[in-house]
Amino acid sequence: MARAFLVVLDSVGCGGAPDAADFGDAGSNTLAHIARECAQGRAEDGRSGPLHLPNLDALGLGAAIALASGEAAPGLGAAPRGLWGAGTEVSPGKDTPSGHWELAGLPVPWDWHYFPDTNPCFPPELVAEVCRVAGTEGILGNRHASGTVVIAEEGARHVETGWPICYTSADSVFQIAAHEEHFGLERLLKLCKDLAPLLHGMKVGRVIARPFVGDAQIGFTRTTNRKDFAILPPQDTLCDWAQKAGRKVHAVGKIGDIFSMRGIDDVRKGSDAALMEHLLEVMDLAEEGSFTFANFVEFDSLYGHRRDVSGYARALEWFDAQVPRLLARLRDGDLILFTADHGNDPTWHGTDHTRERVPVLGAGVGEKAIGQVGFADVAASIADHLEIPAQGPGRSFL
Ligand SMILES: O=P(O)(O)O[C@H]1O[C@H](CO)[C@@H](O)[C@H]1O
Ligand SMILES: [Mn+2]
Ligand SMILES: [Mn+2]
Repeated sequence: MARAFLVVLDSVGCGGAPDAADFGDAGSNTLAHIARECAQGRAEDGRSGPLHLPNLDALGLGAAIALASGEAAPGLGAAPRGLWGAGTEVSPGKDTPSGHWELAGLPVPWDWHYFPDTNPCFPPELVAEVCRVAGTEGILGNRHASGTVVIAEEGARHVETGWPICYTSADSVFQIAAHEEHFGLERLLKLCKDLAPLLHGMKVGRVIARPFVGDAQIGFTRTTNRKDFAILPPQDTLCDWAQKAGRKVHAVGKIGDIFSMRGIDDVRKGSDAALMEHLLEVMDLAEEGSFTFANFVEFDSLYGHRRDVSGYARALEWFDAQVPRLLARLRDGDLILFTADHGNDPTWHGTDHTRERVPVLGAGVGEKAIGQVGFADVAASIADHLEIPAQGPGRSFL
């Protein structure tokens, strides 16, 4: 019986989304613009020269970028030897849950609630409730912000007052940053957990705990104890289809949070470097007929939101160099797909995600041009490969 592995490179988009203008993102193209900057010698920090992704490109990465957007990505564009195409999202959000749920066969069936880009951005009733639950006189932040900037700006006042730093972005998120020692990690996690039902009721997709350490002298740094409290997917997804068909479902990275563990048997977490080792181990251990869903988030969290082109290029080159290790673990009949959930063009204005198409690359089924597909077709194809019943709007491209 076949096995399937779905690997999401978080935010590794390739432009061309037909509705990009609705998001203010017409012309954004994460991969093509990183490749352009690299080729022009403007991404030389910790790496050098044209973007070097020979393994993903051999599957069809350059061809997928050209198909999605018509843009050239210097250094990429080998003749594809894998499954290759481009995926278009229909969900009304360019955030992580929207992208992953739709890849898993469930386009988001509602409009998310977004907080306005005003100062303050949160309604007084919500602020009052946060204060009541936190037991504080007020909150800090209360605006759209980059998470690393907001702790630099508000960290000292936070330590002084004990008030939580609350902020949002272009995504449907309510984020709370607090100091692990001064405020307390457990207290922050409990605050987010207690507030989540109210915010989910407002159709805010996630409440995210953003713990940090440090002081005003050495600076404040976020820790890896981030925790997302996400709305439960409202219907079954590929994870549930597989589980209900008696298959094992393994998660690697943020996948457990994104699906609130719905339809998931186990999850392995850590930095992207650690996740790669976890994924390799799962590939060794995964049962016949099982489904493994992995997310590598650092492209997005460490480099896309930080608009760090060199860093993003380094992360891509690191990942690409790991690809042969993954492919070597495929057994006869296995399918591995590489895709993304949205864009996060590090050359774009602001610090938010960008609405883009995504590459859909695969190995295990030979050379196969799948053309333009929908995100939900990924789920339908994996279900097809695993020979389990699929639901939702997707069609198999296998
Ligand atoms: O700037 P930071 O805190 O990393 O926030 C980013 O992370 C959030 C959740 O993925 C996004 O909505 C974006 O705002
Ligand atoms: Mn994402
Ligand atoms: Mn993000």
